[in-house]
Amino acid sequence: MRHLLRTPAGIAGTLLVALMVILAIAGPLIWGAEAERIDSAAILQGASAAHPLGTDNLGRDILARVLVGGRLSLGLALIATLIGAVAGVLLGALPSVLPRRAARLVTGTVNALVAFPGLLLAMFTAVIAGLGARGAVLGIGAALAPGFARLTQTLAASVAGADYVSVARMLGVSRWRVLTRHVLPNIAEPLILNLTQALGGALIALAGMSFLGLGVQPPSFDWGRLLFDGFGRIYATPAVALGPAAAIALAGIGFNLLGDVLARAASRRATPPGEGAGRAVPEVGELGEPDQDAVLEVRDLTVAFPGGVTPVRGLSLTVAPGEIVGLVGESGSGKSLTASAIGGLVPYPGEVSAGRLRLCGADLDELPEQERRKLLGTSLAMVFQDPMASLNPALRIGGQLAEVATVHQGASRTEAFARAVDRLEHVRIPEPAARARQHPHELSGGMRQRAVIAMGLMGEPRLIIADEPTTALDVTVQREILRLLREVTDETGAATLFISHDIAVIGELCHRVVVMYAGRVVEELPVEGLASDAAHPYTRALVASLPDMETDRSRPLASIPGRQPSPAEVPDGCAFADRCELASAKCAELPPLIPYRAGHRVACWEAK
Ligand SMILES: Nc1ncnc2c1ncn2[C@@H]1O[C@H](COP(=O)(O)OP(=O)(O)OP(=O)(O)O)[C@@H](O)[C@H]1O
Repeated sequence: MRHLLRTPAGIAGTLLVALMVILAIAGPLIWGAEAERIDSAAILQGASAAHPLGTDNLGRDILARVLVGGRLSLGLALIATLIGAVAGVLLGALPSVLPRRAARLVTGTVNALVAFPGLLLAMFTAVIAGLGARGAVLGIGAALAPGFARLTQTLAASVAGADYVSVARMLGVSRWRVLTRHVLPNIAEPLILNLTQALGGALIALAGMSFLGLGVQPPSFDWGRLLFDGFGRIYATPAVALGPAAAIALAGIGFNLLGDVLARAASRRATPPGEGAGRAVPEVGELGEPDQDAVLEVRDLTVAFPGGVTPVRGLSLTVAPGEIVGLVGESGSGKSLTASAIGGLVPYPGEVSAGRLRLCGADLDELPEQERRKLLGTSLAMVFQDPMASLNPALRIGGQLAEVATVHQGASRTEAFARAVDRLEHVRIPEPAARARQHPHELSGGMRQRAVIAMGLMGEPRLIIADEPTTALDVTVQREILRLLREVTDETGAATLFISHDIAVIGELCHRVVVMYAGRVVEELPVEGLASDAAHPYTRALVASLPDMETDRSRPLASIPGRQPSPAEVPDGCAFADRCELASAKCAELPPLIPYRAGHRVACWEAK
């Protein structure tokens, strides 16, 4: 945030807004009398030493009037923006609480209003509400409301898809409570940031209304009114119109620049690892020296959301070159968020903190933004469960793959396309040149997933993170994708972090297994030991739930009674204790992850 405010745009925005605020407070106190002083000897003068912006038809000093008019301009813009924001947020939030039909009606109305030209809406409302400042303010508020409503709907929809909202709904929490407790608090920040930009827009629009004669009426005056009064003389004495015009432009630019910088700071805060407030960086001594050989080294990674929801809690993980590490755990244990945190993709308003987050020997937290992006773009390949979500449906496959090479490697379009075809061939897509010219929907699910893997191979990935890459595919295609991942790892020497809730797949593909439960690693062991050496009761229960050749198929599969605590209710001690047969009083204390055997660590007081 501070870094962004120190950019030229940040400095200019902050200075201009500060200047406008000071002007609004102090202007009328200092220049109020001067702005009203009638001088019949100095009527309609141009710029001079005594009156740098000239005088009006009553001989009043226009510079003083510009300095005084700022208060009304800014004040009215602020009121109009607040009206627009409150009306818009209410309108945008209504569909979340109304029955389906009424919600559709509100959404349709918002869509229609968004499509309606803002200035017309403002003028229409202003004419109905009556000429003058009140009408103009209501008009601009009405014009701003649909934009806020649409933003609220979009933000609310993005939060509505979150698991915690689904859970709240499933548990029968009322719609109103879901809205006020889960949705609105999570979208408040971007809405507030949008206010700053909207304020700049309102200021210019209000000036426009006054200029059209629909806004502030004499004897009151704002910048728009001063521009209106001076406009007729623009050819004879340009300063009289240029002064108020410059004030309007500077204020508009200032608020827009500051709003833009604040919005960028907020989106960055939500994504890159480790920039969050309250970041607890442990002492270097506690972390030990960085592992120079590791492709990925994560120490004490925590991902938290507002409301005390902490789905990942102090997770540590190391992946060596060429190694395939399986991250396993039941749904909601924090696997995907761990992957997102490594890739800098944790959604807003998640906060990521890590004692150490190193990729290919570079500290991601300490790299400048551009280098961090480049490192992630070229050295890390992400493969998600739904390949359709990773591919832009509007672009051809070849073009999407080529983007990586043009953006990060500076390749020409032809070179990049040729490389894309080569990579598609590498992942055994038949007729790669023809496929490269097709859109994602023209490919089968398995082929799309291959294309996503090929996209990861456009750079020179040292680490592939595959998050449930086969869950959406049928069994035969699953096997092909797993084989491909293994081949890619062998051929490129890249390491793979393979995320799955399916311990059977992990057992087949991986060299090492990391077991997660309620946001923490509870066990880490070589895959060969999974069946016989697992020491944590949770890992053993996962293994026991697998059918094998001797399983009596007529009996239900073993399952683990109870359920994992939600990320907002994880106990201080061992989170598995209330499902564990071996639990003792000692389990009220958190068991540390400690060496058990060679290459094997476990977090359980009862592991013997
Ligand atoms: N944006 C969010 N805001 C709040 N909580 C979230 C958010 N995203 C995920 N969570 C919560 O974090 C927990 C862990 O989510 P994550 O997706 O990492 O689990 P997972 O182990 O990958 O599960 P799955 O196998 O179902 O994908 C879940 O309980 C989820 O509800």
